[in-house]
Amino acid sequence: MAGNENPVQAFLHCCTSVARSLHSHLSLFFPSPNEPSSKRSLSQDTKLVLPAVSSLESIQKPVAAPLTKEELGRATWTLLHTIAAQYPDNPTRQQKHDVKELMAILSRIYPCKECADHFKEVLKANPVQAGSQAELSQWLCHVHNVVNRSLGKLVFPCQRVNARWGKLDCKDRACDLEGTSSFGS
Ligand SMILES: Cc1cc2nc3c(=O)[nH]c(=O)nc-3n(C[C@H](O)[C@H](O)[C@H](O)COP(=O)(O)OP(=O)(O)OC[C@H]3O[C@@H](n4cnc5c(N)ncnc54)[C@H](O)[C@@H]3O)c2cc1C
Repeated sequence: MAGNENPVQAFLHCCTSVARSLHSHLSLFFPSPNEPSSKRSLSQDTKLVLPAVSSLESIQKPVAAPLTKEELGRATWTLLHTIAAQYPDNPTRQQKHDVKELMAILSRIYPCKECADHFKEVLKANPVQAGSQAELSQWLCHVHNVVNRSLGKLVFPCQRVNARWGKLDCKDRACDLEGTSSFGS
């Protein structure tokens, strides 16, 4: 207490300090609904919330294992065969271009270097055929078999490709891509 402060003033001063301190601590747990979350201090939020969340997550979630080359391959073939199954019977010039570009890009950035390099060779020997849905799915089946053979796997019977990779199960064929009405483009 300062020497010239009377006891009432000192009491009020003390009450104000306690109230300020209480407000600043409680606001960490009960932020004002009007206060945008971006304005709240990140360090305040993280200090209080993150330790609790991360310890809970470590109990509930298994540690993420890195994807294997095989899992990546299966996921990629699923995407590619599904693209082929959904591909229009009469694709536009743009759609034909897109498929060729997609394969070329895959052969450059597929996240397994040996697979990408091998796929580049496969594409060179088997240029993309994307004139129609049937053509693309047969071509893809063939190149998948080239990869299968190189890995010592069984060859897939390509006459069964539409049974294995049918069109997507979408209500009212809402997932179908539009093509052209003629073979012109
Ligand atoms: C572009 C590309 C290049 C790859 N290159 C390599 C490589 O160089 N080295 C390597 O180790 N791995 C490579 N892989 C991965 C490899 O092809 C397999 O995906 C992986 O070994 C898992 O094989 P899997 O037996 O589970 O079936 P996958 O070959 O992944 O096939 C998945 C499913 O597709 C069906 N299927 C199989 N063959 C055909 C076909 N011809 N047509 C239609 N459907 C078919 C079957 O039902 C099969 O279960 C590559 C993958 C891709 C996408």
